[in-house]
Amino acid sequence: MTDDLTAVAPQIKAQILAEALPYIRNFHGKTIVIKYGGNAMTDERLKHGFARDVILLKLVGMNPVVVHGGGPQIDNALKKIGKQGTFVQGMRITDEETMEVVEWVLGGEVQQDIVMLINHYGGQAVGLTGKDGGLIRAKKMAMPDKENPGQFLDIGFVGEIDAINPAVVKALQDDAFIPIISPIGFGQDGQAYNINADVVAGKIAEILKAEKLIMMTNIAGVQDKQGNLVTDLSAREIDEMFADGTISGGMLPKISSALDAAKSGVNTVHIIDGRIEHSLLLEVLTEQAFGTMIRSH
Ligand SMILES: Nc1ncnc2c1ncn2[C@@H]1O[C@H](COP(=O)(O)OP(=O)(O)O)[C@@H](O)[C@H]1O
Ligand SMILES: CC(=O)N[C@@H](CCC(=O)OP(=O)(O)O)C(=O)O
Repeated sequence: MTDDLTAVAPQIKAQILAEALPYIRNFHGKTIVIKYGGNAMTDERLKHGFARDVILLKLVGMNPVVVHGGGPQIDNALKKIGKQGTFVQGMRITDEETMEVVEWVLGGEVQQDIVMLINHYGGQAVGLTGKDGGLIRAKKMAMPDKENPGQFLDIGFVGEIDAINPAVVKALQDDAFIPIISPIGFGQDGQAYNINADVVAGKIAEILKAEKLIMMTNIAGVQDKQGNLVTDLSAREIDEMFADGTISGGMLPKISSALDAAKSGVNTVHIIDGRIEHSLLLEVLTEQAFGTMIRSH
């Protein structure tokens, strides 16, 4: 029995490697934007696996660009100063003190943690916020008030993207570096803005004309009203799920950004479970379909 298994295992390994070949060929030189959600980076072992997966994609000739989140990490830091995170339609209400914490946690702690891990495994990661190289110009978000149509809510220093200047990202890519981007923008008023990481990932994917946008989160994918996984979502189905409240909280900006990216020419957009070890490699290099694919029509 043991002999049979040891004979089979190498064949399976070889089969998986052979299966990756067409994907490596098709995606060679292509940009893959990976949104690495704060909820997907809570387990140490998974974090190490993620760093190695990103390096592997780079080594086989793709251009991975990581946009990271850090919602739970910001919540933890806020708790330490006796503050509670509050969200409206998936966006954190960001007063001045919260903005300081956001900058420190995202641009410092979380970003540097990812950079260090990738570099530890032999990659060359470079951390950027949206301020670096004028990457993300932002302005104060006008959040429509659902209770009072036509009016807007003031949610503080939350930004919406005004413009992206991808020059710094392109220069890094050409030089074999892996950009790790924190979702912080700068305003013409000199103010830093907190931007939802899904929104940044979607827009960066669009501007870089990425082949793929992969959003790694802490759930198997988008669920329908009954809680079943939906493997494929069209724009019409998304409208319906928004209208009947099936999609809520952090899934709102994620799906909107995913759909915008798909409509703007990003070839494939996936929401996948970052809690599965090597989910990134499985998504890019194998036939295995999992999570939810977002379609533009
Ligand atoms: N229809 C839905 N299907 C799946 N998850 C949903 C849905 N509606 C809301 N959610 C919530 O969205 C969460 C993912 O968004 P979020 O917490 O912002 O993740 P991330 O930190 O990865 O961006 C899920 O864990 C789930 O609680
Ligand atoms: C405006 C806004 O909500 N910004 C987010 C930025 C981080 C983020 O998006 O992190 P996840 O991807 O882990 O959710 C926040 O403050 O939590």
